[in-house]
Amino acid sequence: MNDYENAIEIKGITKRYDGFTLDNVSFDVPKGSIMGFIGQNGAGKTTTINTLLNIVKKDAGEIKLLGFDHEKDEFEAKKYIAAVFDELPFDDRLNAIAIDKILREIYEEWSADTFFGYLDRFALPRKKKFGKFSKGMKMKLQIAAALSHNAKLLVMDEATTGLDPVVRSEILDIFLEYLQNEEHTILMSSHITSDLDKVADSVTFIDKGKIMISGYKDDILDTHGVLKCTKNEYKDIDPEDIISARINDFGADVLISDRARCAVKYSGAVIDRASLEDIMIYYVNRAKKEWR
Ligand SMILES: Nc1ncnc2c1ncn2[C@@H]1O[C@H](COP(=O)(O)OP(=O)(O)OP(=O)(O)O)[C@@H](O)[C@H]1O
Repeated sequence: MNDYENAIEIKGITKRYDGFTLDNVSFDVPKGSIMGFIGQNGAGKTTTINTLLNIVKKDAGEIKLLGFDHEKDEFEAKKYIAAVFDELPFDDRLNAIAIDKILREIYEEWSADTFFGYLDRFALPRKKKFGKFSKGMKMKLQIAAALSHNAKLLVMDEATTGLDPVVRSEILDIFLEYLQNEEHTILMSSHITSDLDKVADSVTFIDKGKIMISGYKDDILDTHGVLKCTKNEYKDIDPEDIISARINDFGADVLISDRARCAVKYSGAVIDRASLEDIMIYYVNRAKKEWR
């Protein structure tokens, strides 16, 4: 097995579709951490994930997974990678017993004990056909399979979307358990920023095919803030400091990216902490600068 510092290294990947370009995307996911990959519908999350898994061919750039080149060493790398998508990749006529038989032939390190252990924990039936599973059951089944072949990297595209809060919380706990092993890493795309507020170590935010922010979640949350001001005060704010501003009848809420400096520059102004959701919404509206 390779020695590596970052479980995922993406440098300058570009993928062009008619009407959409994934544009020079770069970010790293440090080994032993969980990164949340956020962005609105159509921002390019699935395209990035499919490109890194080599499901979609990139036009340019370099990708390393667990120290392996994602194209040249794809077969070797994929032994140690598990991917979870928002749709179950197994035939509806199969059941858990059949999947155990199939996956033990595919993965050298498949553990039936681990797999059936997760099924019991999730209260998933072994003989029921997947066609009769609910969305939550299908997702739990995919996660059980993903975590049963000693994968070092778990890549998930919208795995918790569409699940109720109880199931989501149960699944997030399992991810945190998985991360107890410091060789394990997770990249998880989601719209549900509150899930990432809870579990992510770092966050990458993509908008219209471009990376807006990538870094440790605590740094991002510590540096950004929402400055609340009256209409008159708003006129005096340096445009350089404004990412975008939500205008209301009384004044404006302004997202700023250097809370410490703005607290001195606009002394007396109230600056609230920004959530990941705030950050996403204000950045998405940055081209408009002002919005309601
Ligand atoms: N095979 C394809 N051919 C042409 N365009 C595509 C293809 N796949 C994706 N796109 C386009 O690329 C853009 C980004 O889509 P992508 O699925 O990566 O976004 P996303 O961030 O995952 O969105 P969502 O959260 O809705 O799943 C969209 O405009 C989409 O129409």
